[in-house]
Amino acid sequence: MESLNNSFRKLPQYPNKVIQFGEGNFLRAFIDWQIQQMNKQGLFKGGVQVVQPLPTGRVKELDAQDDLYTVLLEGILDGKKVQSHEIIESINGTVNPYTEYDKYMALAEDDNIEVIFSNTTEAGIAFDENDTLDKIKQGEKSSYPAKLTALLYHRFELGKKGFHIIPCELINHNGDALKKTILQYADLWNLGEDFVNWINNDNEFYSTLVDRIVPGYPRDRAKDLEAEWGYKDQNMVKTEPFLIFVIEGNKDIEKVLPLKEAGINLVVTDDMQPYRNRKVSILNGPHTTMSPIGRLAGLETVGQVMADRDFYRFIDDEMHKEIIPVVPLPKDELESYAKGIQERFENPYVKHQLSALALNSISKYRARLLPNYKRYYEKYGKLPKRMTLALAAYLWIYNGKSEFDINDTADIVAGFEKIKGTDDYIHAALSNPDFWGKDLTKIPGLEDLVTKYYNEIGNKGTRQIVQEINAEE
Ligand SMILES: NC(=O)c1ccc[n+]([C@@H]2O[C@H](COP(=O)([O-])OP(=O)(O)OC[C@H]3O[C@@H](n4cnc5c(N)ncnc54)[C@H](O)[C@@H]3O)[C@@H](O)[C@H]2O)c1
Ligand SMILES: O=P(O)(O)OC[C@@H](O)[C@@H](O)[C@H](O)[C@H](O)CO
Repeated sequence: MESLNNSFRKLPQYPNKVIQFGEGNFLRAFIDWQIQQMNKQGLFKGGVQVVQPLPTGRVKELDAQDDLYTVLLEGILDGKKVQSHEIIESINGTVNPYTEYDKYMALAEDDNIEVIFSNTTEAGIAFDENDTLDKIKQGEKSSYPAKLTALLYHRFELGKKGFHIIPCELINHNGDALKKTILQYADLWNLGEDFVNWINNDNEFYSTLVDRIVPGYPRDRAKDLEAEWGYKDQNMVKTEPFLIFVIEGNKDIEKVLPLKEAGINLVVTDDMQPYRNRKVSILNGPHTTMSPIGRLAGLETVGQVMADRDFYRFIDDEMHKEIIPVVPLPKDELESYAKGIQERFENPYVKHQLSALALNSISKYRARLLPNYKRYYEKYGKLPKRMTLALAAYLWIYNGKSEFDINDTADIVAGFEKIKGTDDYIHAALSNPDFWGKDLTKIPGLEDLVTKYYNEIGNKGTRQIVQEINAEE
């Protein structure tokens, strides 16, 4: 069987219009998939040059297939089953900036290129004072913003127009963060006031919120899929059909990227914060609750939680009784988003591991549940039981009471090591502002309820507690 190659292309090879930092699963199933939808309808007529942000990566594998790969859409959308696949032809070529410096700089010289996308994970938008222009030229390791600054500086020196710069990293105000880091490099490297003015006036930075669950390479079924499709594809990527792309900034971006016209769920707004709050509260919040409670009851995936009568009810109640009433957004919008989330959690084609959700649990609890916990207490003068049980379950796991590994940042792990196994463990954990941003024992009744649930986890297990909470209201 032959691998994907140029003979599989059906669309014309369009000129480069986009630079994309990152060759990961998410961008290929999100940005490049959307560009394919525009190109198929003759709305964009542009291709992508993919820049590999780290010295090691997947651009060689992409090139081995002439940059073609398959996106597999599987899930339920608006109550209907979706199962389809498509060869994505959006990528024109790739650049490894560590070994192809001149080719990388040539991207700055291309007048057709208007847009820069990136997703370099939450760790990617970073400043390193040891980065220099010379190191980048020599192919030494440097941060993504350092490499981008080098590219922008070359473009500026050529007297060319700037770009629309649209980062997709899942950090709040990602556009502002990227711009700030570029300006830090401009200062560190003494690139001059004119360059700073060009960054500020000739380039448009956008903040975004991206949402699509992309499990990636379908390892368990890849061979069968290849046999069915009649070609080999080491870069296939599986995604759910749902997506939302929220861009904060100038509406003109809709003309540059006619995504709406292509039927894509794009929202251009002057304030993306409500969309972020909605997603973090209703999608990531219940993920953060179900992970410890479900795992302690022997469940392994989000799908299993949703298929389990006790746990489905518990998560449904958390969404509708503890979260939605306190998120400061219109209730009907939240309810309709929550309906979609349940469909997405129940996706029979996605096996989303509860253990994968557990990475960096403490900061996730703090960012995804605690704000609504506080709002709930302020609004009702009582404690949200389901979120409290999740907190007790995390304390149980972080005290080494389960067989689960702790995957958290070094400072959190060290903080728990100091108090693990002590008589005062629960109080010490809850009162440490390094974990939660504040002393949680100051919330009246919280310590008592966490202690009650913590002890019950040992005595009767999370399933029985879940059943009891379900029966209460
Ligand atoms: N997969 C999903 O369902 C999903 C959904 C929404 C958002 N996200 C987020 O998107 C990001 C990427 O996910 P993915 O599934 O594409 O992962 P992936 O492992 O397939 O790709 C990761 C990409 O990030 C780059 N990268 C990693 N660390 C970096 C660093 N320190 N500096 C610069 N670049 C770096 C890699 O080179 C690669 O291009 C993650 O942060 C994830 O939280 C993922
Ligand atoms: O990727 P994480 O570990 O930050 O969070 C786990 C999930 O909540 C997350 O991946 C969602 O599935 C994703 O944010 C959907 O867009």
